[in-house]
Amino acid sequence: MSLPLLTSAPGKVIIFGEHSAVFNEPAVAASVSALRTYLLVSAAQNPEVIELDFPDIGFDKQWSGEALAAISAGVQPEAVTDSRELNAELSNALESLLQPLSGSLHYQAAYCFLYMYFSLCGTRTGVKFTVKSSLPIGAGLGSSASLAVCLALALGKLGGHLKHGSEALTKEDLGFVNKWSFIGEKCIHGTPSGIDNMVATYGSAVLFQRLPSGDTKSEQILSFPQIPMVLTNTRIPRSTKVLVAGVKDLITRQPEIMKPILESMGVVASNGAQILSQLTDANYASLCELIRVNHGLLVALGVSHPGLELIKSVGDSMSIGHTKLTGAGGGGCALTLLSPGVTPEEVEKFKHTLESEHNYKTYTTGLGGPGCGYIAPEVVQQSFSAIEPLFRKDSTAADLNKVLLPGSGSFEWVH
Ligand SMILES: Nc1ncnc2c1ncn2[C@@H]1O[C@H](COP(=O)(O)OP(=O)(O)O)[C@@H](O)[C@H]1O
Ligand SMILES: C[C@@](O)(CCOP(=O)(O)O)CC(=O)O
Ligand SMILES: [Mg+2]
Repeated sequence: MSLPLLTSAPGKVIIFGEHSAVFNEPAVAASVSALRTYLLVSAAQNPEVIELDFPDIGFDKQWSGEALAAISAGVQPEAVTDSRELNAELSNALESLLQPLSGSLHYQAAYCFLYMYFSLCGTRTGVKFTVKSSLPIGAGLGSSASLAVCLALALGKLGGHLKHGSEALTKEDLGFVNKWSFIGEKCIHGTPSGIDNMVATYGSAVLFQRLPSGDTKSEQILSFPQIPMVLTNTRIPRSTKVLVAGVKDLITRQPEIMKPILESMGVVASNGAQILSQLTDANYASLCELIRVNHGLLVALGVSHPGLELIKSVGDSMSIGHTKLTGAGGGGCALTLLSPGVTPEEVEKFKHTLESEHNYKTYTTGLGGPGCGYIAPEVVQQSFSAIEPLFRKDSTAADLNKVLLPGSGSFEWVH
């Protein structure tokens, strides 16, 4: 596969069922059309290394061909072909490269990259991977899954597992990307449900369920409505891995109490999906009620945060709508479903209060829209001098969107 390559995938908003999705309950999520991750794969200046340049998290790292070869010498080739569970042999072998990064955001990103790179491309050198995202990172909008999806698509092509040309992605291609990005998510947070990578792969909106067998069941909600909402990022950092582990602990300590809560969240998600697929003025109040109940159940799981409760409290006291945390919680983002009849001025006042008094950031983005995609290699080649500066540290989300956003940027994306 010739370089350069450019791939992209969206983030997501979980409307119902975060955390309970990990325990095989149904959940509903939609892609966020204007918040995406972009991966540029180009020739490295030094042909003897692979290089990661992840300016969003201040991470720039090179590994030599010898270091890669030493890892692969200790791993059986079949170790990497099982793409449902992480292979302990490969994970242990990677630890020598990862250990110096332990305890940082860099560790998770590097583990995800290296695991997928060894599995799909072996020890090839001379390649540089640069990632920029218009998503907030570690804020509940699925940046980890969108990174894993960008990598799965690019590495699938680079390693010769997916076609090299500019054809539309087939059902099989998307299945491959979904499967390998799930593995990438496993590196980042241990026990993902798979909903985030599924939405980042396929886009649109889904009712999703992980089954006890490890398979997944999903239904696209094709006529997903543009529900009026404000998305707010508290900017309070948190880690999905830590929060998911905390919920698991709580369930182990209090199974009789927590299991019914998870089941209840599953019913909220199924009923919510039904309402969303036929949303009317008449059933909108029920949707709002389910948002409120889902948030309460997440509070019981211990994954809210005073900073998230503040959004709910401001929204409730202004009677603006119904607020629920989204994603793993513990900080990060909440969504507020607007009440009928709320005026644009009232919405502005709500956003202004959160931004100016609390330094939060609010987002306006449509829901649904395309999943992963790539720009035809010859187009990336021809426009490389215009594209490459967008991947530098100082380029903003607005710069990225202006040029690269599928549908409205300067390039045609293949999906
Ligand atoms: N643009 C990016 N550049 C580098 N690493 C990223 C990027 N986006 C996500 N990551 C990786 O994903 C991790 C965040 O994942 P997670 O805790 O699941 O939060 P979320 O998925 O809600 O954003 C980061 O610590 C980092 O390792
Ligand atoms: C908590 C969870 O339901 C969603 C995590 O999403 P995020 O990483 O916070 O964007 C975990 C999962 O479903 O894999
Ligand atoms: Mg994540």
